[in-house]
Amino acid sequence: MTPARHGLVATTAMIVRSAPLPVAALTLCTVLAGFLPVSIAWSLKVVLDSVTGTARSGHTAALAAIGLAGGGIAMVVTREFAGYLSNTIRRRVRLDANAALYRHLATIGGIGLFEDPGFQNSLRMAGDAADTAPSRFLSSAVSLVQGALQITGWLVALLAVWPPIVPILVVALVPAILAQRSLARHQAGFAAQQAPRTRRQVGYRMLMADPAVAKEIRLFGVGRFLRDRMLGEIRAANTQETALDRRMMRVRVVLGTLDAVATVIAIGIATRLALTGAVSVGGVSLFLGAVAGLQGAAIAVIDSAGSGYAASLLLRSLHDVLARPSDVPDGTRSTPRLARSVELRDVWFRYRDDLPWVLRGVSLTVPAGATVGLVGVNGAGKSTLVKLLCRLHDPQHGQILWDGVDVRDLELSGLRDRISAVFQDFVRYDLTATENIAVGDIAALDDPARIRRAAELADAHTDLAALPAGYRTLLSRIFAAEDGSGTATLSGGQWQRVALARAFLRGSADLLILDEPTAGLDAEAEHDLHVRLRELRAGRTSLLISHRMSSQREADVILVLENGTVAEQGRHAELVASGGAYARLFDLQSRGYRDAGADRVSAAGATGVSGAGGGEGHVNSAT
Ligand SMILES: Nc1ncnc2c1ncn2[C@@H]1O[C@H](COP(=O)(O)OP(=O)(O)OP(=O)(O)O)[C@@H](O)[C@H]1O
Repeated sequence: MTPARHGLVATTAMIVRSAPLPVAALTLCTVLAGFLPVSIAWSLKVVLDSVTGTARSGHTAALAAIGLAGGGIAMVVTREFAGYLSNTIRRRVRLDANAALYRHLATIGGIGLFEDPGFQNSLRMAGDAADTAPSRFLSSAVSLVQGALQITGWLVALLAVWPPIVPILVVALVPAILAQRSLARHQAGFAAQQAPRTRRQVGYRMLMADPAVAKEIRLFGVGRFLRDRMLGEIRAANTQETALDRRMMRVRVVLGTLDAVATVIAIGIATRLALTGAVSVGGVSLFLGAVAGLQGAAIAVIDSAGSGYAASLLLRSLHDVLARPSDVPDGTRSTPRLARSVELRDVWFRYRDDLPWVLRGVSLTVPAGATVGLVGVNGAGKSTLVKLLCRLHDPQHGQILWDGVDVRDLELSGLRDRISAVFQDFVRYDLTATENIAVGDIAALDDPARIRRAAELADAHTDLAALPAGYRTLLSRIFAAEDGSGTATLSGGQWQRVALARAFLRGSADLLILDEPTAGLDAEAEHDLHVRLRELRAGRTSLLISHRMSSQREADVILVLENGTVAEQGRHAELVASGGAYARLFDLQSRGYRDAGADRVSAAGATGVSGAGGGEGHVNSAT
């Protein structure tokens, strides 16, 4: 089956599944609406022939007139009921299509697909398709079937009145069908081309409206640059849209002209038939009605075939996304409590085949219950390693073993239940303070005591309790009331504590990953937090990534990542003594503190202030 046909079948199935009864009723209405115009025209013919023909009959005329009126009423009722049914189906399908899309996205276990621009485009089109395409497809299908039935009815009627007109009209329809098909292809191609452009345009628009970006835009004066980029995208889209409009206009003018010519010919023929008496008055009325009706139905069929085709192409992106397998296939085994170790064995990873390797044969062990520090220069691959541990990506070569079991064999949800993490780029959700913490374990949403305990551990409680609505305060302006009441803006460090509370909420997690957890904290808060982390990590397995070497001193083992491999490992004192990369980095950092300390001492000497030198003491004790 071709992808397009597969899309049609899948979409039809989706529509029928979403609203079986309304679809059945709509089918009935569609069939009725297909035959009603012809039967009304036929009733009119009978009325006219009954009052003007040779065999005049008031009784037949009255019966036909009743049929005419009944047909008219039935047409109005059918049309309105069909409209109601279509809207009902549209609403249900939109809900179901979105549910299917987002349910499927949740089955994609990794983040690689989300980082792929091609997938982002498909996703954008699939989102649009889920909202609008099934209903467009449905209304096209309804008009198509209705139009086809009407065409059949009118052709039968014309055959009864004057058969030679039938082949003439059929031939006249062929160019119109071909032209409309080509237009539909262009429309669908246009939609595909626009997707990346719209994505960029929305991206620039969001940047310019984002309060977090507003300060840099103003300070660096890049508003115009971003605006020009956005307007450039709109201009390019406009140019393409205008070209498409022109093409459509040309085709429609030609089709309209053909239509007018066919009407003139039909009127000429009808006049001649009436004058020669070959056809009755009722026959002429039916003939003219049939020609006009046939043209209307043909245009409806051609238009709906075109828009149905365009909708089916758009729907293909939805079905493509729905058919995408997870980049990180789920395993089947449950994840036991970590008893021995998490081990990386000769792990190689790169983000794409055309990008350099980030990890080149990393082998390391995180023993259960141990605190492991991970250090390395910017871009060394520390966060990448964290993503692999959480199975957000799978390595191209090598294995990650959880108590000796390859994590690829473990059920993803079970594995992730055993891991808690503060990512370097943690998320600031546009939700309340409670909800922001509950993200760590959504089951705790209605358990204020647990939320508070996690906040206390992260030293966030005092700040959150003091917010205008306490923990119920919305940490967002997006969903806020117009006057902004009940909302608050947290500082960077306060957000970091919220992210920590989120991680601490998962008290049962075996492996705690902290990727630069204190980067935004002040010195005192950082110190307090490290003391608390030490207590928290006791007995638990943890991996701590931090550029502050002093925070790594307590680690049971420190791993130094360099050039994609573990270059050194050992305890802090051993690594400092070995004089390798760790010692060099540590020395550089200590020198910074020593210099700052010396500056403060000399400044204190100059001004007579005493008691400075916290940084120096810190480094001395470290060394
Ligand atoms: N999603 C991605 N797609 C492609 N390349 C990526 C992606 N994320 C990271 N990289 C690249 O992988 C390399 C390692 O990045 P990673 O974030 O793991 O480093 P890091 O050691 O955590 O750095 P830092 O100390 O700056 O946080 C970098 O060269 C980076 O450009």
